[in-house]
Amino acid sequence: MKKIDLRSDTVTQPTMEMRQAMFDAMVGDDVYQEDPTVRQLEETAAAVLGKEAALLVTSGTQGNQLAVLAWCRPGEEIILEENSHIFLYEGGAVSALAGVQTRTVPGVRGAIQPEDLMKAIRDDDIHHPDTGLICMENTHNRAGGAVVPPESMKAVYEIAKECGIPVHLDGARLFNAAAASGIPVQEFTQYVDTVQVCLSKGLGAPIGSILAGPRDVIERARKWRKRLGGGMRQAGVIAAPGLIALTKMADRLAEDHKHARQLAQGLTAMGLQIDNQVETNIILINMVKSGQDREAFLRQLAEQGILAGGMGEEHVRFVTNYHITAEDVQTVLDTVQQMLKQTV
Ligand SMILES: Cc1ncc(COP(=O)(O)O)c(CN[C@H](C(=O)O)[C@H](C)O)c1O
Repeated sequence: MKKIDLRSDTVTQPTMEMRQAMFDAMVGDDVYQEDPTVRQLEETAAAVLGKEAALLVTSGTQGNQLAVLAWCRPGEEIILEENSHIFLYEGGAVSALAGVQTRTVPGVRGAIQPEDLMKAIRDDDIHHPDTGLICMENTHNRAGGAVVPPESMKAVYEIAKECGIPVHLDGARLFNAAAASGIPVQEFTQYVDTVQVCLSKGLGAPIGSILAGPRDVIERARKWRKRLGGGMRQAGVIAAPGLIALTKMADRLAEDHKHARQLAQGLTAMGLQIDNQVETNIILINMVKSGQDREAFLRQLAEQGILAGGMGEEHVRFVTNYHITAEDVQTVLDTVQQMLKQTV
């Protein structure tokens, strides 16, 4: 039975071109910044993202955490959207590593609202922590891969600049936002100071993310990465597939979005309740509103070789990726159809 893995866009295998690039990569000691392939990736990423400098990091989480460490001092407070990955899925690292506290604000399809942000920014009172950083997320995972429009990011950025507060973007799926909206990546990144993008999600690299921003901030992030044991030696072997991911895999993301839409349309036609607009590669099925038992649904899918995950209390999340084909979409729909017939 063929496995159809819809748990995430993190589950992909590197392409053959990536594997060959790993084999052929020119390498050096990246702690001395002498790995030519890492330097090429970092320079390319900085240019693509419209920032002065960029740093190869091991994961999206590491990229986000290095941003917090580079921007903030212990005792400061960071403002994030209440369902953000940094707040929910990074193990409390902002407190454990950077010694900062979090202040969450509600999001509308993942977007921070200006009036909520203004209320959350701390005033200059000796009793209060200072606001050290504002973090956005685009696309927004828990909002179902929602694209946060540039104008929404601009509104946040303008408030932050008026208050002299830096802005970080968790752009793990930023290239999905660009592909879905037809808006170039730099139209989004112009409204943040640092940005983390994952090479290892929809772009298909086996490992790695990029943190990009002002040169001095990236150098502080590089020092923090070393402190955390993230100084890599011949890392060209992972930078090489990352370069392919960055320069060749973004154009095909529309295919993942098409498959997600087709899957969502079919599931909706069967009476399942999908809570997000499915603009990109994520589908959130509300199992309570669909009258389905989530664990039984996931188990029955797994018995048929179809893997998916739960998200939050009520949702099943399907995430398309470059391995998922139109035939796979049809197989999933046929399988779910059969499952629903049996539960009637
Ligand atoms: C918006 C966002 N920002 C950061 C990260 C962290 O990236 P990694 O640390 O997994 O590389 C993720 C990973 N998301 C993973 C997934 O979606 O399967 C899980 C939830 O951690 C993310 O969705």
